[in-house]
Amino acid sequence: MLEVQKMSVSYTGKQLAIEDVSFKIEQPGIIGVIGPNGAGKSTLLKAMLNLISHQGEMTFNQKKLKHFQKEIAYVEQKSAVDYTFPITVAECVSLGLYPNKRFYQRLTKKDWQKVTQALEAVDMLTFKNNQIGELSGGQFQRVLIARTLVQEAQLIFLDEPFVGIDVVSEEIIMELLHQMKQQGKYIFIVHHDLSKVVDYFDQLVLMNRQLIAFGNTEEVFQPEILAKAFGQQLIVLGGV
Ligand SMILES: Nc1ncnc2c1ncn2[C@@H]1O[C@H](COP(=O)(O)OP(=O)(O)OP(=O)(O)O)[C@@H](O)[C@H]1O
Repeated sequence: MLEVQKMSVSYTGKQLAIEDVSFKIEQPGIIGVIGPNGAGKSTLLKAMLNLISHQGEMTFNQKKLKHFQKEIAYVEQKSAVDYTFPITVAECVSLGLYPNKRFYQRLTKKDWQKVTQALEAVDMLTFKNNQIGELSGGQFQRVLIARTLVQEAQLIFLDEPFVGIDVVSEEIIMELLHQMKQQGKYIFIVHHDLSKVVDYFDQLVLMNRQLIAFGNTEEVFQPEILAKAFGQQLIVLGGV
């Protein structure tokens, strides 16, 4: 069970970017974090992972974060990733192995087999020796998902993974995430495209600075509940 308790963040020391967000995920699944622009979705993820200063905490099976840090894989927003870093696709995926290694340990043949399998799973093996800078947005996102595969993490956090990527990449990634869920993983996705929400997510965290609603997708994804978070923006989206 994963629990977020009273999570609050203030970047400026005055106004809160997120305020007192609490929810409890009882079982593995794919959880969507949705809300309007600036609602604090990315901030919530970063606070949960202790990447920014915050109040409140996330626990997993009643354990504090420092005791399950190795179980976490995080793919930040694409805009925050340095594409120009000189590294091949296979090397990029292999970085996912390091949370479970000591820094001086070399990768073994078995490790490289894991990298190969992960690249196969996202249909990117033929690109293994390419530089990451040569990939399309969708291909790069598939490589980042392969990196989380080799990490064998229990908790996976993806911030807007489908922004600016092609339909095929999105389908490949979603299919893989479903397999990961079947293996008992908890997958958190910050997502803004409301048209896919019902297909993609088991549960929703709906927020607008504060938590507006949390629960199964069919319960939360209701016009009157969404309107509490999106207000006028929902009218523009047209009859969700
Ligand atoms: N590093 C920062 N310093 C100061 N303010 C920040 C910082 N990062 C985010 N904010 C502010 O915190 C609020 C929440 O931002 P956040 O990026 O978490 O929202 P979001 O829901 O992920 O938005 P979007 O859908 O537009 O990506 C916004 O008002 C934003 O301007």
